[in-house]
Amino acid sequence: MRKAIATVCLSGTLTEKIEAIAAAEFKGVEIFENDLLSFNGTPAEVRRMIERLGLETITFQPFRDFEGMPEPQRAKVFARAERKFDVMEELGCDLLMVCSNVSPDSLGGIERAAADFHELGERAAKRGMRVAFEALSWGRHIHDYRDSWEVVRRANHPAVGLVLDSFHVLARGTDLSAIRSIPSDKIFLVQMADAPKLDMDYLSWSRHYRCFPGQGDLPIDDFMDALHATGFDGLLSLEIFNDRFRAGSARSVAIDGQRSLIVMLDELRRRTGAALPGLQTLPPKAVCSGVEFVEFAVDERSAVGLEHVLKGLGFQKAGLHRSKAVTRWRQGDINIVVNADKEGFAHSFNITHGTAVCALALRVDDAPKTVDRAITLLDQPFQQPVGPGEMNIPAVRGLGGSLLYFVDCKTGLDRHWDLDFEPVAADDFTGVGLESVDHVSQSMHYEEMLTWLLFYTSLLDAQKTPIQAVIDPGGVVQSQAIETRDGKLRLILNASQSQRTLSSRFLNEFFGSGVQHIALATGDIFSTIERLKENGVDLLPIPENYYDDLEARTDLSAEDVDRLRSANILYDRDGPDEYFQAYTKTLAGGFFFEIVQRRNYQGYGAMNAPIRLASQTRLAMEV
Ligand SMILES: O=C(O)c1ccc(O)c(O)c1
Ligand SMILES: [Mg+2]
Repeated sequence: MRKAIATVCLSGTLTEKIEAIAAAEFKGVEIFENDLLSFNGTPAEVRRMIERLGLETITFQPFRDFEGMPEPQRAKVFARAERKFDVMEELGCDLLMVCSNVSPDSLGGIERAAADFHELGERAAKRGMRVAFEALSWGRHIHDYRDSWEVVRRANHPAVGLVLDSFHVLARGTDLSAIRSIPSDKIFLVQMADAPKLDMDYLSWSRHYRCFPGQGDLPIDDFMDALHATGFDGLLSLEIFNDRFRAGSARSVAIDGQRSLIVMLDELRRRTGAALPGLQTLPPKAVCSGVEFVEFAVDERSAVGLEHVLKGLGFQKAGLHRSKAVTRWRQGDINIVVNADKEGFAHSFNITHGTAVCALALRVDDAPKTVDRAITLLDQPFQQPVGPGEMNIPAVRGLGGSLLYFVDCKTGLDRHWDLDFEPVAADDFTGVGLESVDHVSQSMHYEEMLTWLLFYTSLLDAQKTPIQAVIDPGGVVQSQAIETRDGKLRLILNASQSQRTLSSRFLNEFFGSGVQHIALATGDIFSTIERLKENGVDLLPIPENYYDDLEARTDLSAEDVDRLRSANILYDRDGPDEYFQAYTKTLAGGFFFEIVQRRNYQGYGAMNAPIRLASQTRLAMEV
């Protein structure tokens, strides 16, 4: 299959779009008419630019409101088509994409439409061109691919073929079995788009919310299986209308598109055993069993402050790096690395962001294979010099230029603590009962959210959960969890369109996207909070009203609610499953820790989030 992308997917000028498409290793480009109309140059100049970058224009589109027109419009429509063939000749493109008629003037009837297409085919063929017909899901008479196929079949012309657009097919929930019997040589173009499940009219849904395969909820795999059954091996093109993509970086959105196709086709190969020539073979998705460490970039002065916080949270200094100003802090299964070295990645990160999480390390089944997969997915590998005898932990660039390291037992990378760190004699301090990293929450620009969703879910064997809209005093925050089936890795992506939410203010203070909070799990939150108080840790105060309401809406006893109130613990319940959460006050730069206890509960306390955000906002105002 030849991979292509439509110019409409990307932000920028036509030149910027085409350069981004070439940089993301596509072979073909769909020229959207509007992008040509707004280009200040001739179609021949566009052709030269496309050819210079090693690309090919696979189609010019859309040609609208064609089939079923009564006279005199019918004659005008054919004259208009001839004008478009002129443009295509100059553009070096031989396929005109026609989408189904939405005009109230158009007449129905498969036979009438087929006759129109036969005539268009004749005209196209005379000029060495072809036409392809797409059923828009909101087409006036034709909105079902089975009807557009019937039109193409009856047109019975070698220059007339079908477009299958996964959005229009899947959005309407049309039965897919009829795809299987379409002759593959009559499918001139396949357009791929996913979309989140939304209850709205097809047109608005399609024009604003489409996304790359894997970023949404449509059954893309079923569509691909049906397509595969036809033996199709032609043009596979991404066609995404999405407000966030239009506002995002053309370069990174184009790479996301390529990444989504690589994963989609690899999964097709895995399901069907198909030999798909020219397709990169991906190592399997990484099986992740948790967070190995969280690394903070600090300077000498802020190291003192952070280490004070860590001590308060019950962490113990467990190791000193053999060659760098780096310390390991430990409690239960949690490792925090404090990097105050004056050289290297963490130092540069600290100069830009101040005290901040500069890296996460994940425990995976096979670290070298994980990086191989990442590289095939066009993620950015990262290398920096290592000292003699020290381990080279493989890594890729993650959110906001941070690093994502991979550690495994299989290749012995789990020995990095012993090899890279000098142990520090343990004192008799026993911690506060924190056991593991429950989740890591990252704040980002709204436009980047789908990028990082795809980054994590394409690399790791992890699933997204339905997006939640959380009310912040300054606006709405969209919150998306990505988690492994066993819950050992839980990542939260947060973003908001308002500048005044806590999440957006973090981006400003932090100078970019990054880890805003880390939730640490305890088996007994009351005892943990007790000990945190003894250590003088400041917790986020929760308003009295919250506890009054809790007493009113749950069957918790007054004593239970009192215990929660006096410890500033938020509570949620899902059937018999319970969740407890408390927060530290926000540290410099907007970062904070959360303490959680789960009793089989699988969510994140979404209904408590507005309470927490309001308290954090109130405290921020007082400062
Ligand atoms: O939204 C539209 O009008 C439109 C245009 C061309 C397409 O290929 C499509 O799927 C939708
Ligand atoms: Mg389309």
